[in-house]
Amino acid sequence: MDIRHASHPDDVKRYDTEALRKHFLIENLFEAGHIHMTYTHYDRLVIGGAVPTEQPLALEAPQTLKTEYFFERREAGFVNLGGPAVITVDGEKHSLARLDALYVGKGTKEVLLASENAAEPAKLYFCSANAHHQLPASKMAIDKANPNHLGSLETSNERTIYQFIHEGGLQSCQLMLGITILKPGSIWNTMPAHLHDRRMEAYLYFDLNADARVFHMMGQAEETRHIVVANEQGVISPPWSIHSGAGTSNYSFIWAMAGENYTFKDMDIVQMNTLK
Ligand SMILES: O=C[C@H](O)[C@@H](O)CC(=O)C(=O)O
Ligand SMILES: [Zn+2]
Repeated sequence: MDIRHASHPDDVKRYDTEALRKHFLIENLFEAGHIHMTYTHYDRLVIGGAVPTEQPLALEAPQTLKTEYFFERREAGFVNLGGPAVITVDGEKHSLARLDALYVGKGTKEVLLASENAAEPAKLYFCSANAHHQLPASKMAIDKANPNHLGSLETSNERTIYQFIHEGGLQSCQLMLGITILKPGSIWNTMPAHLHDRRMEAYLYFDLNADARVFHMMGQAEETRHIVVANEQGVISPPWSIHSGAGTSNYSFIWAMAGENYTFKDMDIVQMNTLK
């Protein structure tokens, strides 16, 4: 288990490129036949990737959790980025096509992650937060997710935000999760930037070609930094940090949040003259 501690913004000001990447970038989530997980102390979010091949992969509690099973005191949202997936939740099978999402709640004893066809493996991204209430496992296909059309080609940020796990969608205790897809020719997400000190956020950038990169913007508004991110890499966004990005092409990303409130629209917009 890769463990990331929380960093104070006064310290992060002095981080060089290597330190920024070590603390906030998640480089290797997807490896055939394995589950990789990163545990961040920001709201104790677990960020994971699983690529099942011939055998299903069981999602078990790593030592770090010191619980009997993964979902003893947790909930999670899964999104499939690969070939057809089957997630078995305490014996109940859920089929996920690419970009479908599944919520799995507290109390679930056994979660098996499988590919329908090993030649076309599923690629499951997941985020898990602490949970104190049991809620049923529930799937949402991307065409059932609430689409929010934002931005414009003139400002290079035309995109659609699909909300899966949120107040008006799949129910959870504190986790919110969705996918944002940029239109060709648009490269900016979340500009003007925003803050929500109440909640941390995790991004997973995907649908980038091998040579494409996203310059992920982070830091306090008056003290910004960037991390260069490649395809299928994740970024941990502390609650005090802006989270925005500009790509060398269009791209998509999965965002997930955990923390104090459960209100997607609660964002403090950063005025452009504040950004430095
Ligand atoms: O708090 C919300 C998150 O930052 C994302 O939903 C933002 C986003 O997908 C976008 O602007 O493209
Ligand atoms: Zn945000």
